[in-house]
Amino acid sequence: MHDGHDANPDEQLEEVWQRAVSTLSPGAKVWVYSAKPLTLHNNIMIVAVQDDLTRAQLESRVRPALEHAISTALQQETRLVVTIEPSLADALHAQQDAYSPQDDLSTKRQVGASLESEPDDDDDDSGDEFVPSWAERSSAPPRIGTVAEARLNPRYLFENFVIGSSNRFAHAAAVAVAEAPGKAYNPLVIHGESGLGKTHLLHAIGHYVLNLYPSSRVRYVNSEEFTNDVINAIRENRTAALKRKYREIDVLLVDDIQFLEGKESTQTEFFHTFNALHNENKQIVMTSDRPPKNLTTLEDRLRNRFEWGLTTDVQPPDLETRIAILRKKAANEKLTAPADVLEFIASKVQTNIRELEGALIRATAFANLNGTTVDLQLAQIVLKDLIAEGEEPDITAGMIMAQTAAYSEFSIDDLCSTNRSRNLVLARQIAMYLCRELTDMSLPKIGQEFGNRDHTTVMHADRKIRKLMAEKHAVYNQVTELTARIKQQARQS
Ligand SMILES: Nc1ncnc2c1ncn2[C@@H]1O[C@H](COP(=O)(O)OP(=O)(O)OP(=O)(O)O)[C@@H](O)[C@H]1O
Repeated sequence: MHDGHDANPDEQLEEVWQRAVSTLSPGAKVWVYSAKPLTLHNNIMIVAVQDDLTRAQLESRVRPALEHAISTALQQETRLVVTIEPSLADALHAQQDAYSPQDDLSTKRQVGASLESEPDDDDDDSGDEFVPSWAERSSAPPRIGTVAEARLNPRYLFENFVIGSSNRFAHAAAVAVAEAPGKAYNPLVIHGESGLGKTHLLHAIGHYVLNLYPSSRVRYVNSEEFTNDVINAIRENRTAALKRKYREIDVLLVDDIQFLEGKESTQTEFFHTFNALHNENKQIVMTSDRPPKNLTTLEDRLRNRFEWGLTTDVQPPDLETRIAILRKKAANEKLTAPADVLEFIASKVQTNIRELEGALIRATAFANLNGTTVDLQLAQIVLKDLIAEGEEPDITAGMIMAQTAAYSEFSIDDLCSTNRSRNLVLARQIAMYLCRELTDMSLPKIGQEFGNRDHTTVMHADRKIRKLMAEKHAVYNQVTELTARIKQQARQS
């Protein structure tokens, strides 16, 4: 079986599962009657259950018998990974609360807190899976990891992530890793094309780990930032501090590892960081725009290590998933759009979820500004120039800056400068927003283009302009006009 998975587990998997379950003792069967096999990959079977208690039982008491039964049924050594599937709880009318990270937070924080103060409570085997051995072993004093310190985007949570056949496996693997860092798969590599949710999953792992294990140290880093850190540390002769920074982490989330290609000293540093963390059973999760084996200019020793754990991909979502993503986005951001508008957008924007969301925001912002609501006709008009017929032209940051400069009273140098006069800040933020919307450039790369700014500045600009577009006619018009000019220039070049 491979990475592509259907919404329902295939019959073969179900049959193997049933065969395995039928051989279990009645005591063990009690815990598995409601479980659902999700997928089989690289000798690992992922099974979903409806709640924490069942998961803890499957991972402790029931595990040996169940793994043995599955291995026998499949005639190959197979490991079990248990994850929680929210829909299962609904479907089964489980008495437990339906899964919600927010609800989990309170209960698990309590579990975490009580275990922290009573670390020797060995007898409570129903809760022992909540305690990460790596966190217990950690010699550093416990501290509360925060979302900001970990550099996590607060919007990228598992609960905001729509699961479909294109990302089901990656999602299940991400949840499994977050629930048992350093145990399930190490490293986990998620690869796929731009805008398909890799970064979202990476941050979601970070949030979930911090919810489950508040004292753990989680850090998100883009590979370009890591590279800059290495270069600066070498230049400023403080490599020891750099080592400490990255090696005292329990869960390291590294985005876009393709940027490590061709950067020798960064690769060396990363290799040692990787080894140090992996040896200590600290979790490493990475994303890449291609499978590690295709990162051809990466050192062999690094590429080999990336393949130690689990590699999974995310694919472009199917129509149903695209509609579900738009629905969730509209609900989260309180954007009102009828079903036919969502279907229209989902049918037109097919391969990049960032663009999908962008189209929804454009349509609803336009309606909002004009004091009306979006209907199909309006959406078709507003999105006419956004939805390309045929090939999308290649747009560069240079084009965006040049057009923004030409359209405003500023020069490209001004856009890259540190000058923070009001109008200039707005023009700069619009140009950054357009880089995010119209190119595949990463946040750090965009920051670099605009006078070496931090990626969080770009993130802030992106959010700010999205908001302003819905509030201010002038900004909406400026963005629309600039988008049209940039696309026109790109088509001509
Ligand atoms: N399954 C999903 N459900 C809900 N939102 C999603 C999903 N997948 C992606 N998104 C949203 O789409 C946008 C783009 O996703 P993300 O930045 O994670 O993509 P990526 O694969 O990391 O792209 P890149 O390689 O360009 O960084 C984000 O706003 C994210 O929240």
